[in-house]
Formats: sequence, structure tokens, C-alpha cells
Amino acid sequence: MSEQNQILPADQVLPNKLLMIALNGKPIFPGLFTPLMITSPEDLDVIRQALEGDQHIGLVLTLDENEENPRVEDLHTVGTAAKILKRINLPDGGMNIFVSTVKRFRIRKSLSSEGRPLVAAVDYLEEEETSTDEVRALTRAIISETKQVSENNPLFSEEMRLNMVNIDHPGKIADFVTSILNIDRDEQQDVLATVNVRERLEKVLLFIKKEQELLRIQKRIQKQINEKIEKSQREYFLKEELKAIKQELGMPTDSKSSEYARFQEALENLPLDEEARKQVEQELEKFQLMEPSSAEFTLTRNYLETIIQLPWEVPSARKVDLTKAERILDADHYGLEDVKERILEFLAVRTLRGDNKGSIICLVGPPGVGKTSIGKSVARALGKKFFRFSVGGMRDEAEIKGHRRTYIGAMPGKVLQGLKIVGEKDPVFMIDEIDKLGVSYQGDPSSALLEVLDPEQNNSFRDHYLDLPFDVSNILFITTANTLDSIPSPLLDRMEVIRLSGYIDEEKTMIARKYLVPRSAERAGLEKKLVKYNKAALRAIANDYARESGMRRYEQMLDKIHRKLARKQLTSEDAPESYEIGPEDLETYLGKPVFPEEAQRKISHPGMALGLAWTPYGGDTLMIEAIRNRGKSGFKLTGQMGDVMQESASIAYSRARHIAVRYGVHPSFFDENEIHIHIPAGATPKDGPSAGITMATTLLSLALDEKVRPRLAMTGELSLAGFVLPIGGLKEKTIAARRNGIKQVIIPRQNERDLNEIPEHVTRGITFHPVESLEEVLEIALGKTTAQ
Ligand SMILES: Nc1ncnc2c1ncn2[C@@H]1O[C@H](COP(=O)(O)OP(=O)(O)OP(=O)(O)O)[C@@H](O)[C@H]1O
Repeated sequence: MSEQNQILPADQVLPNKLLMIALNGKPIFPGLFTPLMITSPEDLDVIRQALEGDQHIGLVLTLDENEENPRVEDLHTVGTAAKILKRINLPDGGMNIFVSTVKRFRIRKSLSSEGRPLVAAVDYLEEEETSTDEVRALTRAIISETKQVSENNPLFSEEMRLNMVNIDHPGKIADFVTSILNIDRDEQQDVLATVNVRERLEKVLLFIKKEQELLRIQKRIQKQINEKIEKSQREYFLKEELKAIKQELGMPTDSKSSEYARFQEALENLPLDEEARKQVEQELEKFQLMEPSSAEFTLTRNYLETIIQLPWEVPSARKVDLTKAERILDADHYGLEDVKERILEFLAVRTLRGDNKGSIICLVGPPGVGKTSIGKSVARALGKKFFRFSVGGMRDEAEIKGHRRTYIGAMPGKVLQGLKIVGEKDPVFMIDEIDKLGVSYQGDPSSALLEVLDPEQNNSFRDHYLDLPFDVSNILFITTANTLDSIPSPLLDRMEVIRLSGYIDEEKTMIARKYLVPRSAERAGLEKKLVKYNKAALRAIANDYARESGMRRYEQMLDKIHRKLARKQLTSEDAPESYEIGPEDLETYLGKPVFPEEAQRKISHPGMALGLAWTPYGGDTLMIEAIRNRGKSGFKLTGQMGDVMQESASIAYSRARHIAVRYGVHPSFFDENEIHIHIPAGATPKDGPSAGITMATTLLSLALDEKVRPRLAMTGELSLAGFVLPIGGLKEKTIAARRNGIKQVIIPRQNERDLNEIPEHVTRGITFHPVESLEEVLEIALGKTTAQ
């Protein structure tokens, strides 16, 4: 059919010249009623002009989707003519129009001057081949395929479906279906531009097939997702249902029930006695009934957890291999022969008695003499676990015996905590600083400690938290202290005291070479062979930098040197292969000596004498000084002396004054002079009676104006009648004397037998002068006898 001979109704006479609206989105097919939103001023202008004229516009797709200001050349050539049926002005200046799309056209020529408005001369396109069998068949195929697609696609409304069935023209069916298919703009434009109806139908059929394929995939994915959701939802519902059923039956739910089962199983296997089992079962019952959100629940759970973690199993008595124990003790420690011997004896007794029970060792000595390391060695020798805690400054008995469970955050005491950690019933426990226990209103930790340590009662030790008897008698307790004086006597009575007295320079040198240097080098990341010390250097460290009786400070000094060497190794380019350290190098690494050859230790004037003192930190020398001030008589004391020492000074003064004339001192000396006695260092508190003879000697040296013999030190309590009374800590004092280069030591006669306990290498080179009276002291110290 040609355009010329087609007869059209009057209102469908289409103009040859059309005002154009460019479409960016998708083409609009003929045969539809559709709204259009017009917003751009140019398009609004086009609509106005069209409404003033024949009310027709052309709707054409832009070539480029993003074209914002197209000219006629930027448009596809085939578009759709439409008649504006209705116009609604919008408040924002835009316009909503309702059009009826009428017919395809092809742009013949642009009639726009300066690009705007878009006007073109057009030719209308007629449908071709509309009634062949092939076309009919294709049409039917499209209709039936589209029906299938439409059933699964919500975009196809019922109305659309009806619409489709009622359309009689095959070309229109193709257009309609294309307009609602989800295909891109170019494909739709392609359909629009296909004038041949058969070709158009074929293209559309292809698109429908594609759509069907897509739908199939979509369905499959949807199905998979649904299945997953259904499964998890089903599980969720089932679980909830199960919970509800359990609650209904009063059974424990979810994690609580698994914990309950765990506790129940663990408790069944624990060798609890009847009382314990009954109580624990009650707790378990409570646990089952409690709400998991309540605070009580957590308390009970922690309690049950503690119960199952504690070692209840009674260990079989292990046989101690004494030779092996000796080997281990020897390998770990230099010297300390007497200590090792005592420990081995102790172990032998325990083994012979056949049980693990027995008394407690108390290692007493200054810091750093190897108490801890002996403890560790004992554990190693016995093949037991080692646990250490300090009771220094402890004021609250709850730290040992635990808090009652009524408190939130309550915990068992240190002893049970330790057992929980080591997980064995017979470990070695080291309790440090037993001499520094405190007492307060929160209870007396020493009596709590007694309950733990006392072999008579520790087989049923009752911790407040556990609230059940627990046998701690299989633990081997080793306590440590610096002094025995402040250990509560009920505790001291139950312990076997082993003293470690400190080391002389030779021992320190040996310990350093064999143990400390390699360990400290390793700590600094240095290879052991990299650093070598000659003997003089090791000795100089002991003498000039670490004079204490223990090895702590010595170890710190070595660490300091090794840290510096480690840095040197990394930063200097020509770091040597190895370091030979001699005494001359020490100042570079450690700074100036802390203990230079002290002037105060040298007796330089009359009125000076060197005493020996015992302190919890080891033995030490004590220089006592006296001067006289003319004027009044009497004496005064300075240097932080304790009460006992002040009394001792007073006795020394009276005694010295009493016997002075016998040595030819003018009788008015004490009447006309006030004597001032001082003991440096003034800031260190000192006490004890053992400086008695030293103070008396100082006073007579001052009165006689005679210097005391050099390299002589003394210790001894003085009685008012002039007798020299015994003192304690002779070994520590001897070590201190040796460290300070003393050659002669005056000691009380009654202490003479203590010399046997001091190793020969400590006493070597020192002459001991046992004395009974002050006169003997003065004879040795000042070379003076009474003038009768
Ligand atoms: N006789 C020794 N043989 C080998 N090493 C020793 C000896 N004495 C002490 N040491 C070492 O000296 C260091 C300090 O000793 P330890 O820590 O055992 O001292 P301590 O007496 O427990 O001190 P504190 O009372 O301050 O706890 C450790 O490295 C230890 O191995």
C-alpha cells in the first residue's frame, strides 16, 4: 500500500513538517497513549508551538544517550509522530502532556534554523507485509511466548496482557511487546526502525527468547536463595521451639546445658571426698536452675570451674634420686656446700619417711645470694613444678585464704591459685619475704600462712572461697627471708632454717665467670664467646661496683656492660671479633667506681675504730668516730642509732670513763670534755649491741690520743663490768671484713666455736682474736695495757 492511496480520517491527516522532541531514554512506539514529562525550556517551547499549530510532534531518540542539546542531525532518523491530547502545567514551570502515538516517520531534512526549535520535514512509514502466513505464525508465536514471560514478570500487568490480546495488527503487537520488554534503547530503536513487519516480528521473537532465558536464570537464582533462607529459618524456628520445650520441661537450655554436661562429667571423675562431693553437687544443681544473666550464675560457674581445675588427685610418692638431686644442685650453683648438704639431708628424710609430708625449709640470707635459684633447683631435682609468690607487705589474710564467695569478683587465695596454675598436687612452692608479712584490721596473714604451712593442719586447709577442706600437705614449701628476727615465732618454729650468708670476692668472681657472664651475655643477645673477662676485671667489679653480699648488683653491672657491647656491635663499623675486658675497661662501661678506696674506712686519727655489723642485707663494716669538745662533760650520739645501740653507747662511755685513768688518762678528761660519738652513714638506721667494744675502743683511742691499729675490725657486746659478750652473724661479718681487706678481727671468746662453721677460704688470711674483756681488746687495738 502506498501513502498516496491510503485514506485517512480527517483528524489523522499528518503534517509533513514536525516539531521534534528528542528522547534520551527509550523510543516510543506508535499505537500507545502515554504521558510525557516536559521540563527543558526548549521542549516546553516546542509543545507550546505545537499546541498553537496542528498539535502534532515527533518523538525521536537521540543517537547518544547523553546528548543534552541535540540538533536534528544528532537524532535517529526514524521516530514516532504523536498527537498531544492533554496538557497539564506543573507548579515548577514544567509540563505533563498526554500523547497518542500515531505513526512511524523518517526524517527527510532538518528545517531548524540555528538548531532550535527542532523541526524537520518527514516521510511517514507504512507497515509492509502484514498478512502473510509467516507473519501470522510469527504473531501467534510472539503472543504465546509473551504470555509465558508475562506470567513470571510483574511488569506485565493484567491490563497489558488484555491489551496485547486485543491488538489485531501484527506490527502493533511487535511494537507493544518491544515497548514492555526489558531490552536496551538501541535494540528498541532497531525494532522501531524496522518497517518490514515480518522482520520486526522475527527480531521481537528473538528478544522474547532472550528474556525467557534471563527469567530462567533469575528463577534459578531465586530458588537457590529461597532454599538457603528457608533452611536457616527452619533451623532458627526449630531451635526456638526446642528452647521453649526445654524451658517448659525445666531443662537447661543451650550453652548452659553444654557447660552443665561438661561440669558433670569432670566432677564425676574427680576423687572428691563425701563432704566435697555433696557440696559441689549442690552447687551444680544450683547452676542448673539459675538464669544465665544473673550475677549469681557467673559466681557459681567460676566456682565450679575452679573446682574442676584444682588438682584433687593424690600423687603417688615419687622416689627421690639423691645422686641426681646432688648433681643438679651442683650444676646450678657454685659453692654453698653447707646449704646443698642440708637440702640433700632434708630430701633424704622425706624419702625415707615414704610420704611427701615434712617440715618446711626457710632459706635466710641477704638479697641475691641464690635463695630463689636454690628453690628452683630443688624443684628441678625432684622433677616437680615450681611456683613462687611473695608475701612481703601482705596485710590481708584473704590473699592467702581467699575471699568468701558472697563477694563479687571473689577469688581463691594464692595457695589454691598456685595449685590451679601448676595443675599438680605436689609442686614446690616458694614463699618469698616471709619476714616482711604485715598485720592489719583485715586479718593476720601470718596465722593464715600458718594454716597453710603447719603439717599438723595443712591436710585440711580451708580456703574461704573454696569453703571445702583441701589437702595442701603434699606441697614442698620453701620460704625465704632476709632476717629471722621479724618472722612470727609460731611460723619460725615449724621451719628448718638454712642460712646463706653472702659471698666473698673470690666466690663472686667464680659465680660470675661460670654462671652470670654467659647468662647475661645471652640476655643481651651476644654470643657467649664474644665477651671474655680477665680475673682482675671480675674481681674489680666485685670490689669497686658491687660490694653487696649477694649477686644481684653484680648481675646488673654485667647486664649494663653487655647492653653497651650489644649497641657497639650494631653501630660501629669495625666492631672487634671479641672483647677482652680488663679492669681498666670498667670505667668506660660502668662509670666511676661506686666504692672507691674509701677514706672513711681508713683509720686516720685517734678516736676512730672499725666495727663489724650484721644487717638483713649482709655483713658490713661500721666506722665509729668520736671527738671531744671542751667545756662541759657528757656525751652525745648521732648517726641514727636505735635504742639498743644508744644504751650500748652509754655503757661504752661509762666503762671507758671508768677505766680511763688506769691507762694514764688525765682524770679531768671526761669532766672537761663533751664527747660526740657518730656513726656514718648518718642516714642509715643502725641498731644492736654488738658495737659495744668498738665504741669503747673509739673513746679510749680519743682519750689516749692513740690511733687504732690499721686493718683491724672488731665486734662484741660490752657489759658494764667490762666483759665482752657474744654476738650473732659472725659469718656475715667475717665476709664483710674480708671484702674490706681486714687482716685482724677481735671477736668475743664465746663466738670462737662459730669459726668452725665458716669455710676456710673465707677465714684464710684473717687473724681472729677471741677476747673476754675490754682490757684485752684495748691491748690488741691500741697496744696498751693498764698502767699499773
Ligand atoms: N652460688 C651461686 N651459684 C650460681 N649462681 C648464683 C649463686 N648465687 C646466686 N646466684 C645467681 O645470682 C642471681 C641472684 O640470685 P637469686 O635471685 O636466687 O637471689 P635471692 O637470694 O633469691 O634474692 P632475693 O632475696 O632478692 O629474692 C641469680 O641469677 C642466681 O642464679
